[in-house]
Amino acid sequence: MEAATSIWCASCNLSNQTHKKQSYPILPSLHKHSLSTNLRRTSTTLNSAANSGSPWPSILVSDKLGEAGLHLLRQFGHVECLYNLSSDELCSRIGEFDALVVRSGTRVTRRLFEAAKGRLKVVGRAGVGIDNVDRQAATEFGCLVVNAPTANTIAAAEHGIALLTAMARNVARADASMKAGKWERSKNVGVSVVGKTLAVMGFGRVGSEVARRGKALGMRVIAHDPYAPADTVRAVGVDLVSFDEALSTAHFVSLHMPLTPSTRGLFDDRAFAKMAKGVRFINVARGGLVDEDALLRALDSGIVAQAAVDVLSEEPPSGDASRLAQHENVITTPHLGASTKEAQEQVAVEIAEAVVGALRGELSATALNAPIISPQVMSALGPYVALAEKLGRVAVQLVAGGTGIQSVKVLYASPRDPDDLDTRILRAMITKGIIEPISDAHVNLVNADFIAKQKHLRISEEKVATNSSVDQPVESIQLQISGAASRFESTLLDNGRISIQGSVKQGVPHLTRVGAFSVNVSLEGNVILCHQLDQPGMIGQVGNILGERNVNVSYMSVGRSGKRGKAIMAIGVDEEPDEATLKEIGEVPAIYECVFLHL
Ligand SMILES: NC(=O)c1ccc[n+]([C@@H]2O[C@H](COP(=O)([O-])OP(=O)(O)OC[C@H]3O[C@@H](n4cnc5c(N)ncnc54)[C@H](O)[C@@H]3O)[C@@H](O)[C@H]2O)c1
Ligand SMILES: O=C(O)[C@H](O)COP(=O)(O)O
Repeated sequence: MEAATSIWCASCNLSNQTHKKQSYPILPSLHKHSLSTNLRRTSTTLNSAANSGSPWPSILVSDKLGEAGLHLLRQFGHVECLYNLSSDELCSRIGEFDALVVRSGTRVTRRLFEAAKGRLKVVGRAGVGIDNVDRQAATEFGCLVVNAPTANTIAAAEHGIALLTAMARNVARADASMKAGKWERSKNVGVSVVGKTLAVMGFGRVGSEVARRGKALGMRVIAHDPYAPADTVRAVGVDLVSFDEALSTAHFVSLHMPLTPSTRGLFDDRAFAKMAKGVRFINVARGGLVDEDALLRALDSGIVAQAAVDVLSEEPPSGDASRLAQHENVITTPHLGASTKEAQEQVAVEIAEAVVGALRGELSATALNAPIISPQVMSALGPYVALAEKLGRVAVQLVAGGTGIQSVKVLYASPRDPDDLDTRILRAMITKGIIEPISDAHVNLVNADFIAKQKHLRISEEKVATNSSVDQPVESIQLQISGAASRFESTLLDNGRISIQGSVKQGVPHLTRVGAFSVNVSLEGNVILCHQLDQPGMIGQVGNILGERNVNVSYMSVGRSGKRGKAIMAIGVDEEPDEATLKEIGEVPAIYECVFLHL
């Protein structure tokens, strides 16, 4: 079987109807890679990908990446490392690349996606924080964003603790004074951490590791995180408290939450006013969480005795140095939280695997703007992916007036419990089938829902229980289109909706129902549908017309309401018949209507 369907072809970014695949595709897919290849771990299949004869993707690495990650990327594509590019320089080059790998140093903006002109398929963030990537723009442009969220957790937690203890014992100031040839003991008396309260603000990966280390230092640890399950926090021996309680009771406040619109500037004058006088403040999360002027005021007023800061709102700070870095009670590091040799090698490998996987058509476990669909689900639904897109393509061609479809109801007949049937990829493919033939949009799993909304296409879904074998996750998919006139009235149900239904038979998508008529048409190539009276000679008459015009018939199938009743004839054709041929078929006595469909 040749399936010409893909949610996202990494080699040509979706204009993929001409591709011939050995098997069905998954999310982004490169030519010639079968599903079984796609589902294997990336690292074990890099060489085969590189040697497959597929055009090599171009990958731009714009922030320093560990050698092990670069090595993996180079086995898969052409890699260029261009560090410290200005935004203009990056925009001028980005159109040459299929993938971009960044750390926190590169701003991945809407302008960048516009400049990429649809070529960029994946942005890999070698690290966790993605506040430097415009995810909404990425989604709109159908570009997958992946990160490497776990590999630098310990490094960041260790750096947080390093800053906390170094600050408490004035290590940096004492060292600077030694280097200046001084011997200042009484000036550098510190504070002990044992028995002190540490408030961990954000109890995620880094926050929980900081909490564990704080406890090991003999600290009482409390945490504030509105989204953390209380029992998970309690299991680490940490009390979950409110924002105000955390700030008012802590001797040390350490930030570990992401920078989002709701956390930006959260630590402002009001927050510092809630803190106990003499608090020590640590930020290894993001500079934008803190109103830096407010922190300076809190330092000057003595509310904050000391601050230790790895991250700034502007990195690197403009001017000679940030005012924070200059403050005598502040120690700073230049965003070093993730910068250990070990973490950087692991991050680089993790992101290289994710980027290569995305370019090869695998679903990434760290996708940030696409649904995570497990390989098991993908494997089970694979044959229906092609069916879903074909049904969408048929449906849009049946609507009269070329206006497209506004409202479609999808009915999945399935023996599975509705909760066990994950239809997101099928919905995306139906969207693709409906939208791509009538627009210049490229639809994939990343942007399907966004594009549907943008095009005012409403898709509602219903799962209908059946008794068939549970080995087959979907027995049939039916599309019902309301509020549209049909080019082929036989597709209309009594409720006035255009209705088509399909199934997968021996791995091949089939059209099995048109309106109230059962048919059995393999959804490949092109098809002419005729609505006619069921009487002898119909097949011959239509066949003759096509033969005279040198249009080759690949198959014929007739579904009828009853003997000598009304019938639907589906005729598969290798060539597209011209208007005159279709008109002649339509004029055959006893043919009520006919329509030509590209599949
Ligand atoms: N300095 C560095 O080099 C470095 C290295 C790694 C991570 N980071 C940063 O550290 C932060 C945490 O990373 P992570 O991997 O632990 O992320 P994470 O997603 O595992 O944890 C973040 C936690 O913050 C919580 N949170 C969200 N909004 C909150 C709010 N308003 N108040 C309190 N908690 C809130 C979330 O529920 C989550 O549990 C991120 O900002 C990340 O960018 C910095
Ligand atoms: O979010 C992260 O992963 C850290 O801030 C690390 O950023 P970096 O990759 O620029 O060191």
